[in-house]
Order: sequence, then C-alpha cells, then structure tokens
Amino acid sequence: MRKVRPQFPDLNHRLTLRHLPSIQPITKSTGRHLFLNSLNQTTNDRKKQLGKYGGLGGGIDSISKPRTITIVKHGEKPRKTISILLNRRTVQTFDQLLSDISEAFGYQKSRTDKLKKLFNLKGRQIHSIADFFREDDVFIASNQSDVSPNELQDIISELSLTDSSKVKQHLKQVQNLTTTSPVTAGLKQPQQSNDQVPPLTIDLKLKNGIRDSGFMDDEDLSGRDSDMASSLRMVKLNVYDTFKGTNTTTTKEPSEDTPNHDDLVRKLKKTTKSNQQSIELQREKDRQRLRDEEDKRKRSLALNLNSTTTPNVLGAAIRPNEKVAKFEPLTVDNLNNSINQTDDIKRSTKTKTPIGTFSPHFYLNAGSKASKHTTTQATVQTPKTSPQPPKTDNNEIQTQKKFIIKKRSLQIYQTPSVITDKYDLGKKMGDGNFAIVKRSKLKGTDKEYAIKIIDKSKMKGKEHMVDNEINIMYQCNHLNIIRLFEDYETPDEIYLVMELIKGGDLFDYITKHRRFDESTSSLMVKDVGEALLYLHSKHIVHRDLKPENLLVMQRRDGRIAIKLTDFGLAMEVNGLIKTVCGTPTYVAPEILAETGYGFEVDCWATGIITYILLCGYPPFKNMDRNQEELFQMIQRGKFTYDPDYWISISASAKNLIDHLLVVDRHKRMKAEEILLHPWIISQGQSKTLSPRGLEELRTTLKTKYEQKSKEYANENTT
Ligand SMILES: Nc1ncnc2c1ncn2[C@@H]1O[C@H](COP(=O)(O)OP(=O)(O)OP(=O)(O)O)[C@@H](O)[C@H]1O
Repeated sequence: MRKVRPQFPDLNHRLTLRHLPSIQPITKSTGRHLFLNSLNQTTNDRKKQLGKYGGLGGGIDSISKPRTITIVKHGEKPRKTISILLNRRTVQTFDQLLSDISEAFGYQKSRTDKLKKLFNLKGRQIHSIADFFREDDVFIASNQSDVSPNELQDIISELSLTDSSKVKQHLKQVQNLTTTSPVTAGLKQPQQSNDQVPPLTIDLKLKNGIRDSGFMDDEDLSGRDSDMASSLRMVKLNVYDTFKGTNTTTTKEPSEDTPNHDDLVRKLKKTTKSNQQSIELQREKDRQRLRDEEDKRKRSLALNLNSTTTPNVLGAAIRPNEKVAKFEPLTVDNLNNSINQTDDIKRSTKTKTPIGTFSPHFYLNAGSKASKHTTTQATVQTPKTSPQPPKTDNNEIQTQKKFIIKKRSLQIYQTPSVITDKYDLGKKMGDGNFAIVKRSKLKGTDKEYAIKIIDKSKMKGKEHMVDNEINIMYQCNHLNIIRLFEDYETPDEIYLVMELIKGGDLFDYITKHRRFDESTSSLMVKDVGEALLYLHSKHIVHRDLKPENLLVMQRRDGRIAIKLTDFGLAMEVNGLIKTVCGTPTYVAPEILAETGYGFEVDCWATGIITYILLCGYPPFKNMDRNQEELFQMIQRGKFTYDPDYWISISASAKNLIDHLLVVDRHKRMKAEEILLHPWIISQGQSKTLSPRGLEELRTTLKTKYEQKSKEYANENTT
C-alpha cells in the first residue's frame, strides 16, 4: 500500500454543503478543498476554500466562486443548451470538466463518444481549466469536429434570440463589443487572447431558475428524488444542471443563415425592444411572486409561533409518507473490555447492554417526544468506592434552568439604525458564504457580543435556512452551544446578536497546533458530545459538524471549551432524512448512500474530528483530491492508523474512533455513549484507572446523562 504522509490541510477535500454549492471543504464554502500549499495563504483563505456541500462561494477570489456557465452542444439544430453551476475549485482536471459536461448533456459515463472539445464564442478552442474559467460564460461543446465560423455565427444568432430577461444587459455588453472588439473580429482571429476581447456573456432564461449557490436547499429537494439525485450529482461532480426536468433549452431558428455581427446586434436590439414590455411584465410578476413567498413565509412563521408544538422548520425536507426510522434499542459496548483491546478493534457491537429508553432515538420509535420518555428518575449518588471523575468545571453536569424559547422576530425594520442605535459594531471576526460576523458592544455597557450580519441578497430562495438557523439557535441553551440573544431584520440584512467567542474556531486552532495530546483532545470531544447530547435529545441534528463550526473559548483556568455554532443545516428530526448535504471530509456514509439518515451523522463527524485532533489529518482522504473516490472510501469505511502518527496514542482513543466511524449507523456510538466512553470520562487517561473504577464512573454518569437527556427533551415544552 502506498504510504502517505498526510497533513491536515490536505484533507480538505471538501464539499461544503450548506452552500451547496456546498459540501464544501476546509473553507467554509463549497465542498471544497483546502489548499495549504501556499505558505502565505492565511487560514481564513484556507477556510474559504473549504465550504459546505453545494455551498456557494466563500472563495478567495472571483475565480473560485461558482459560476453559471452556458454550454451549447455543437450539432444539428435545434441545438441543446444547458446551464451548469461550476466551481473552479472543485474541477480537478480538464478531462473531468469535459466528462462532467458530457454527463450534464445526458451522456452515460461509459460512453466513449463524449464531448471532447470546447470552444468559446470567438471560436477559440479551450484546452485548460484556466482558460475555461478565465472570463467567458458561454461555450460550445463538440464531440469531435471543430466549429466553423459559419456555425459559430449561427450559434451566436440562436443565442441572441433567446428569450431572456437579461437580454438588455447583454445587449449592452454586445454593444461594447462592437466598439472594442467585435465578435466577428474574434472569428477572424480565433487565437486572439481573452485579455484583448471582452467576454460575450449571454445568459439563457432558466426555466427553473438559477441555482445560484451551492447551498443545500432542503425545501427544494423535498419530495423529489430526481432533485436529490441531482444534488448528489452536484456534490459528486460539482456540476449542477439548472434545467432539471426541462433541462434542454432549444433556441429559435435564426431567420438568416449567416448573419454578420452587425445584423446580430440589430436583431438583439429589435428583440430587446419588442421584448422589453414583456420582460418588465415578467419582472413585476417575479417581484410579486417574491412578495407572496415572503408573506407566506412570515405567515407560516406566525403560525408556528402560535403553535404549541415546535415547528419543523425544514419540515418540507421530510416527506409526509416517509418511513420512520427503525432504530435498534440503544446499547452500550462493553467499554471496560474495550480499553484493553489492541488496535485491532472489532467494530461490531458485541456485548450489548441495553440502557432502556436513554437514546434520543427512542422518541422516533415512539412517534412522539418527551411525553413518551420513560427514563426512570434515578437518584444520583456517587458510590463511595468509585474514583471521582476528573474535574471539568465547564462541563459539570448541571441542571439546566428552564428558559423561554424565543422565535424568529417577524418585524422588518426599515433601517439598520435598529441595530446601530443599540450596538457599536466593531471589527470583523469572521465571515462565511452569506454573512460576516462583527465583534460588537452593547452601547453604554461593557457587554460584548458577536453580531452576524446576513446579506439577504445572497440568501434569495434560501430564506427558510435562516429561519431555521434562528429558530433552532433560540431553542438552545447549553454551555457548549453558542447562544443567540436577538435577531433583527431590515430590507437588506438580518442581524443575529450572539454570544461572543474570542478564541477563533477549532479549524484555526488545529492549523496552529497541528495535533493535540490525548487529554486536550478528549476534553474537546467531550464538549462536542455534550452539545450533541443536548441537540439530539431535542430531536435536532446539526449536519455540519466540523472544526470550522466549533468555536474555541479560552477559559480563565487556561483550559479551553468548545462551542458549537452555525446551525444553517440543522433541522428537527421527525423521520429519516434524505437530503444530501454536509462537508465532504466529514460527511457520513449513509448521507452519500442516500439510504436515509438521522442523528448518527453528527456522531460520524465527531469520529472524524477526534481522529484529526489526535494526528492532524483526516481518516478518509484522497491524495488526488478526487471527490468521488473520497466518497467511495467513506462508504467503505476503511481507514488506518499510520504508526508514524499513532504509535503512541492509546488503544482507548482508537477504540472510541473505531466505534464512531462505523458505516452501519445503527451500530455507531450515540452522543451519550461518547460521553460514557472510558477515554472521555478519564480525560484521555483511561489507562491510569482500573476497569472497575471506570465502570463505576460510567454507571454514575449514565444515570446523570439519562436524566439530563430527559430534561433537555422537556425544555421544548417549557
Ligand atoms: N459567536 C461568535 N463569536 C466569534 N466568532 C464567530 C461567532 N460566530 C461566528 N464567528 C466567526 O465567523 C465565521 C463565520 O460565521 P458563520 O459560520 O456562522 O457564517 P456563515 O456565513 O453561516 O458560514 P457558512 O458559509 O459556513 O454558512 C466563523 O467561522 C467564525 O470564525
């Protein structure tokens, strides 16, 4: 087997889901890759390269932002035309690009007569990814033959007749073209460099609307297998066909065979004039539709506010007839035995100790929530003989105070003064695909907050994701989860006033420290487990657990605490989820398999994070940055512990990882089991505690966590 010396950033083969043009990699953007090659590259840049599945953007420059590109297939008329969303970062090779385009045109992977050549509208053949992404937005794809000047003009004239609401805008570009470098000049000089010729950009009218980001849009995907398949395809191939269902746009026949460029411009002008009225009409209709949708959304929020049950903000992602997951009764492995096992850990759950209704999954089986929770009220007593658990003051299990669960504000303020009158907005602390986060102070006080400013224009069509994020954050009141205190909305922005964390995120922390000792790692994983126990008990799955979404709080005693944030992909679980989303490095196999999934995906991601914390690189990585292969590796679930990095790491730590990175989600450790694992309860020192002492600790903590789980679940009804 080829020996690799992976480094953390190399992992970042990522797909950042949430901005589906997300499943993105270690930048918080589109499933993307982390490029650590450049020494000068800042961590922030790297993060931006990572993104979520299908997530949009976050790129460090325009080249790295996903672009909608129109491709006309060379051949007989009517020519097939498609628009695809492509992200520069996720296109690995020129061959892959051609292959993705071929697939978007419906070519089977196995076919040999795929599209092999690409030309721009100046007739110049494109030979590299760099050329492809340079400037143009419209290309001609051909499977063999070149494109003659006449054919080129014909194609351009077809495009010029396309009924598009953007014709006016393009006409302007074309007009500029005539005064600088006409298309015809381009035709005469096909080798002319792109630098000299402004690009001709002609957008086709997208029948189903442009998917303008890699955002994983759950609602869009609900109930539509084809859409989900497409989203997966996008995740896998990073190509998104915006014409799902009606994915071929044919253009009208040109009235003249070979019009010259001036004719084309005249024709465009004419088309524009005659279409202007209908374009305006269409625009007004679109505006009205958006207004209606906004009203509907607000009405539904208002309804939810009045509802006694917690709304499923992403409910549309779950089909009404969807099967409810059949979860096996929760069991705990024989943890004591496991710590004495060698590295050759058996992954199957052998000794199963039922722990009753402790699992949050119980609720799924029961079909309702807290009311069905029948955990026995146990008196919590530490047996005299049992060793005291090491102190972890911020994570001491405390009774959570009941709190009033706020809901998303429905009011839209006319100006940002609603926020600037109250808070002094300071330095930018971070940014994502849709928002920036600023350090802020409540005026007249020393109280500091982090204010996330979400740009609504970047969220068009994904407003439900923000509603979701806000409502779920308001439901959370836990030491290891970032608190949301207030939200404000203006016509352009949404402001979230959150708890401020000054230490940056775990991604930065990892890149700075590379790897951590077992004690530190175990404390961090415990914090993550605590946050997950809380969320899962409340039927919430985060779905985008990764170092970038874990903020690091420096405590006064010098230790650190981890806090979970970014609930953009989180959702309430009422049954099997099928939406494909996540970040490639951290995505669970069942998400990729599209067999339906639940809370367990967060536990898989915890396994990945644990592995990374201990060695500095991820368990599943593809050195060629081939996402498809990465996904296959994840689905096979085979990974190794390279002795160069793992020789000194305890069997107990590996045991936890082995029980988290289990392909069968039913056999994977659950959040509460993470918290009861010897490596966690001993703070990475399980070797120093006797098996008996560990078991006693585990028994005590189990009772406490059962009780906590019940309390968390009941918070919803407060
Ligand atoms: N409460 C906070 N305190 C301090 N910094 C924060 C806080 N919340 C977020 N940040 C910083 O701001 C960055 C962007 O925040 P966040 O991930 O919520 O934005 P986003 O646009 O939703 O991101 P994404 O594109 O991944 O969805 C984070 O990576 C983090 O570094």
